[in-house]
Amino acid sequence: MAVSSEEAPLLATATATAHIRVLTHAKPSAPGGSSGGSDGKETQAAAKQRELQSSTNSWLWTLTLLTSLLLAACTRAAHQRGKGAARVQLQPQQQELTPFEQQLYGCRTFKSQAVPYINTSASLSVLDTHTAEQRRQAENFTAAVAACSDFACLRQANQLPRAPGQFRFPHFFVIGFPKCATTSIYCHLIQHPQVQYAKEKESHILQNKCGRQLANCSLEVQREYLVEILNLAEVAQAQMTKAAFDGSTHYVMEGEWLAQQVAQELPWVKMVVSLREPISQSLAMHLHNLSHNRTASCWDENERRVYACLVDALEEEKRARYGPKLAQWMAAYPRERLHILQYEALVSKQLMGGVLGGLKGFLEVDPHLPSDTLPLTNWKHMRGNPDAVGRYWNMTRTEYEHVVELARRNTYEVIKLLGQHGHADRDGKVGWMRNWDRVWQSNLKDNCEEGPQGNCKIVVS
Ligand SMILES: Nc1ncnc2c1ncn2[C@@H]1O[C@H](COP(=O)(O)OS(=O)(=O)O)[C@@H](OP(=O)(O)O)[C@H]1O
Repeated sequence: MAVSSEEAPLLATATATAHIRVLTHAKPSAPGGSSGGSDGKETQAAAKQRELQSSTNSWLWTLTLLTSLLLAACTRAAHQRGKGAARVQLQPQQQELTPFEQQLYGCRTFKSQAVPYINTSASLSVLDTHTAEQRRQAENFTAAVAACSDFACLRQANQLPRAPGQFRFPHFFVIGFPKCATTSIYCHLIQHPQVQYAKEKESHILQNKCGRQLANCSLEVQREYLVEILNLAEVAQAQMTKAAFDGSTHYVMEGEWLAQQVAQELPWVKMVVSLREPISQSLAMHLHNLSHNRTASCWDENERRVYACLVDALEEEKRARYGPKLAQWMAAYPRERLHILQYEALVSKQLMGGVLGGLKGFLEVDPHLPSDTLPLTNWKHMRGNPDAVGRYWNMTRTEYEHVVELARRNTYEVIKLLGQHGHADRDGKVGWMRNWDRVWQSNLKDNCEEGPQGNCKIVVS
């Protein structure tokens, strides 16, 4: 579930390298080579002309080579200065990319897409308008946070006054659910000038390395988490004008202990959760597992029938039965520090801009940057031929109606919580149910044959 990496395009140096390679092929062959004449003999005039042409070609070749190198150097310099087009066509080897560029590289929908250029120092411009007093505050706050490598130190430092545009460290987490567009959310946010990418999108360190006791987490692990993973040094370099975050999407499932403990150890952190229509989330997870050769006994490989797996997933609290886990986070985090997204609204063309704006407003960053569009990343269900596993899922109408019943029960649990904790008013709750109901109805109407045993080819939201 980490940001995927593929082979592909980058930097101007490669463009130059490619030029050089082409030119090398065009380089005139040595005198006496096969290009001379078909019988291997030359008249004196022909030999003279060939010599002249050869030296002209050599000059031209050298000139073109120098121009290419100069162009490459200029493009690189413009890139470093943060000038030039918003999107730079980058071409060379993946190993030449910076860690940030590697993440952006994995954020593309298609391999043919260019890696976007991001002006990583743009957030610093807020300092230009600071008063002398605010500048002093900004420096003090930065120095205090930068000196920390554990949670206790951060709790002290984060109490200091901040100048406008500065964020506490870390500022937020995207805690799940898996298969609910969390990678795309991550990719959208790291392109925001006020957001700091993490060295690992999903380190899951708090869950895996702290023995379920954040207060007793070793100082070494705390340092690794804050400095190596969340990039404290880069944030300090940006004078805390960037919001650092953790994108570990399994945290949501650890709510029973993690919610309270993060609230105690890092009490300022904001949480973001995304929820997808439960049947679709389960199917996407199932496809993910299949693609990693993890097959469950519930999966009927030959008949490609997934019904039994869906029943399990919709019953299980750590999977598509969101309510109990959500309740644990809601108990630990008031509305102002917990933001809940509905995947179907987030990925809808009409609603996407507003939903993203709401998320960025919650995170206190410019809601219009980097764009109003969520990229499509980490996608699986539309791959392969129309009959490939994951394009649709076979089950009878009766089976689908049963899993819809379970998903509807799960939805009521979620909606009740949204209302109780101030995340949705009446209209919000109705809208939430409508978006998921639409997925079920469209499958029943468009993808199922008539009658209880009629076959359905269920597609995900
Ligand atoms: N912009 C946009 N529009 C539509 N759908 C989108 C978008 N971004 C991500 N997705 C879908 O989200 C699924 C991947 O979710 P995650 O990144 O959270 O998965 S993971 O848990 O990190 O592996 C994955 O779903 P499946 O294709 O069903 O697997 C993606 O297709």
